Amino acid sequence: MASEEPKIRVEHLDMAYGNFVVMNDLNFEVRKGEVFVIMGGSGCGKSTLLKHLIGIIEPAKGEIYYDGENFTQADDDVKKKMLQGFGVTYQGGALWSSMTLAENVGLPLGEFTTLSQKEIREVASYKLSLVGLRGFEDFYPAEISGGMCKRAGLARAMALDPDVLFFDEPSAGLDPISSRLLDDLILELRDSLGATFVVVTHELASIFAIADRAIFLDAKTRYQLEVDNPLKMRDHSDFEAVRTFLLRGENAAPVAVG
Ligand SMILES: Nc1ncnc2c1ncn2[C@@H]1O[C@H](COP(=O)(O)OP(=O)(O)OP(=O)(O)O)[C@@H](O)[C@H]1O
Repeated sequence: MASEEPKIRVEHLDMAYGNFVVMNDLNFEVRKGEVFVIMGGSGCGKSTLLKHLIGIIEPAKGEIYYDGENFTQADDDVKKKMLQGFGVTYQGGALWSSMTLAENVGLPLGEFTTLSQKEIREVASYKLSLVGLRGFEDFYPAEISGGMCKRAGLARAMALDPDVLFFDEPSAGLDPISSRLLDDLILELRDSLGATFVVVTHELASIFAIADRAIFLDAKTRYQLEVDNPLKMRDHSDFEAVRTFLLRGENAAPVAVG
């Protein structure tokens, strides 16, 4: 379970594309072993924040720390090493269509370890079994469902035993049942692996199901409004925008009809 110790610390982070400012002065911590959700309305900067956390985009200002070590200012070698501790699952799973599931999961192992082909196959099978895909090693992505592709993407993200896993929009494109199964899997992996999850989603059902804590990014003010447990925020937030989002607008004044 989550400890109070921060896995990630973000300090005074400004995010921008050129002159276009996305968010100002983000400050928050992600605790070890928790599921931390990045939430907010469309276009508020959720994916942009994820890209900052995994080093795809450099901050306009501010710093990101992992286990107390400065990721933003780290030199290339140190950064590369830190990156190997991250597992990333992109929307849709982002699997190579010409490779089987075992080959997809084995790809990072071939690149970053000295394991033999046989060992790689064994680790890939094990990772696939962790996400409920035992027996699907030799299937191609086109032969399995969207939900299974996302699970295979998660297995690939876990290939190098990362201690922090990033997941971009796990529910996107999934029916409610598959989405629920994926949520259950995230919680199961949090508990069994003790991994820290950072998840981008705007699906309320998922947010309430998986998030130990969440950050709300406000597109209007371009600041974070709050970091807390989402149920607590829904019922007690001082910010109307946060309550409105988490209540799907049901606290909004009724619109006169007719
Ligand atoms: N490469 C880019 N260049 C310039 N602007 C960008 C770029 N990528 C995103 N933006 C803009 O930055 C803002 C934040 O985008 P981002 O994709 O991070 O939002 P989001 O909260 O993930 O959105 P959604 O929920 O719709 O996926 C948006 O206004 C978007 O148009």
